[in-house]
Amino acid sequence: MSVFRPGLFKGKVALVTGGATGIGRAITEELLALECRVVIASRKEERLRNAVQEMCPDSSTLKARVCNIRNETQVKDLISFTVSEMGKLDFLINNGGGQFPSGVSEMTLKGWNAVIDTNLNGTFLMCQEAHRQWMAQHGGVIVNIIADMFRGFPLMAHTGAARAAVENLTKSLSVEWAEDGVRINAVAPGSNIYSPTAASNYGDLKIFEHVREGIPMKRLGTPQEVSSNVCFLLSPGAAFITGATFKVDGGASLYSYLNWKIGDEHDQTFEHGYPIKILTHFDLLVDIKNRRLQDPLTSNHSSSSSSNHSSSNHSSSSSSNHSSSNHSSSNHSSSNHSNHSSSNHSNHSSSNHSSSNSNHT
Ligand SMILES: CCCCCCCCCCC/C=C/C(=O)SCCNC(=O)CCNC(=O)[C@H](O)C(C)(C)COP(=O)(O)OP(=O)(O)OC[C@H]1O[C@@H](n2cnc3c(N)ncnc32)[C@H](O)[C@@H]1OP(=O)(O)O
Ligand SMILES: NC(=O)C1=CN([C@@H]2O[C@H](COP(=O)(O)OP(=O)(O)OC[C@H]3O[C@@H](n4cnc5c(N)ncnc54)[C@H](OP(=O)(O)O)[C@@H]3O)[C@@H](O)[C@H]2O)C=CC1
Repeated sequence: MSVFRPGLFKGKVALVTGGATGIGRAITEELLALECRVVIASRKEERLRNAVQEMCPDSSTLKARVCNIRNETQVKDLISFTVSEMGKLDFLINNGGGQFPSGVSEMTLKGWNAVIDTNLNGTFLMCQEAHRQWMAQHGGVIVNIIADMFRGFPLMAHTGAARAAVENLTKSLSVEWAEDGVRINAVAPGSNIYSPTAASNYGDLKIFEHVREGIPMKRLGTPQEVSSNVCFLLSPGAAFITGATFKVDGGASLYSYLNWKIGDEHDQTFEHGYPIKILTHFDLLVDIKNRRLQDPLTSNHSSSSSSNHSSSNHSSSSSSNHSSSNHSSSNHSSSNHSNHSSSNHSNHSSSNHSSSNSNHT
């Protein structure tokens, strides 16, 4: 259940947003196992109720409260609920959040704002209110869950911008609140931590199987592997750590197809000066209109449709315009990639290209 010693968090109280599912659920389970008392909060009441029922049926050490972290009134209520029900607030884990995949050109301002509001403003409100109502007087530890946006986050630019801002907010608050006895750090999971709820946000496809190729450790991460890092940061073992970001990503944030390749095959074929695999990390199609990902293995994007992917194509075209979705390793002839000319500036939005090499593995 935990690598840490039993009873490590006895007498402590934690608040975990998004604590009913995925990473937040794993954090909640580990905190409970270490004898912490926990409040979980998110938008969906039924999720919360089921989670309490499964983790602590008598509600003695686990309570739930509905809260949309985008709503200031609900955030104030959540913090006061925690302090009045549990008597204190030692740990805040800002884990609740998320986004949808989209190219920036296709994004509405409303969609952009929803993601900024959730991930940046929601985290700001939670930190501010926890400090105002408890931590300014009593100290505490905050962990902000962010994401792997260190080299930008194409097709998730809204969340990339929001998470980069949260990382910077974390640094500012580590200085502002140090004298109050508050430590605050960020944890950045790679885009590779599988849970059913995380996957279902992308249309129930096996999206996480596709990202494995981009992970030096060649496997997906688990919510528990994020949780143990969070528990370390909450523990006295991290007593002198504040304002830092810890990556939990199997090395994925350091691995680029552009400068290194680790794989089952070692085809370093270049075309037009570029490795042919540069597009493969997001080897998926996003059907923007229907708001779901398409699996290039099962979609009907025949390589013949790539004939539209000509060097003169500068348009933000639909997904049917250029998909050469079936590059088996035996297909690495230059003719097979003739449509990917380096002068092609067509929009690399999620809806536009698949150069799937899933057959490479
Ligand atoms: C080629 C693929 C590229 C990406 C592949 C990456 C690899 C795998 C990903 C691995 C990384 C995983 C990271 C994770 O974070 S996993 C956790 C996932 N969980 C969540 O994201 C849950 C929380 N998320 C949400 O609730 C929503 O995404 C959101 C933050 C947007 C809030 O939704 P809500 O429904 O509350 O928002 P609104 O109703 O206010 O909607 C506002 C507008 O937002 C736009 N929108 C919303 N959803 C979509 C969508 N799916 N596609 C396009 N646009 C969307 C839209 O404009 C909404 O307004 P309208 O409804 O009026 O149109
Ligand atoms: N899995 C991964 O690979 C990665 C995950 N992350 C981040 O880690 C965190 C946890 O994600 P994960 O567990 O994987 O996926 P989940 O979808 O299982 O978790 C997201 C959680 O956030 C809650 N949530 C979303 N919006 C709000 C809101 N406005 N107010 C309150 N709670 C909200 C959801 O609950 P509800 O719907 O009930 O509100 C849900 O419990 C998220 O911030 C995610 O973006 C970052 C990088 C990679």
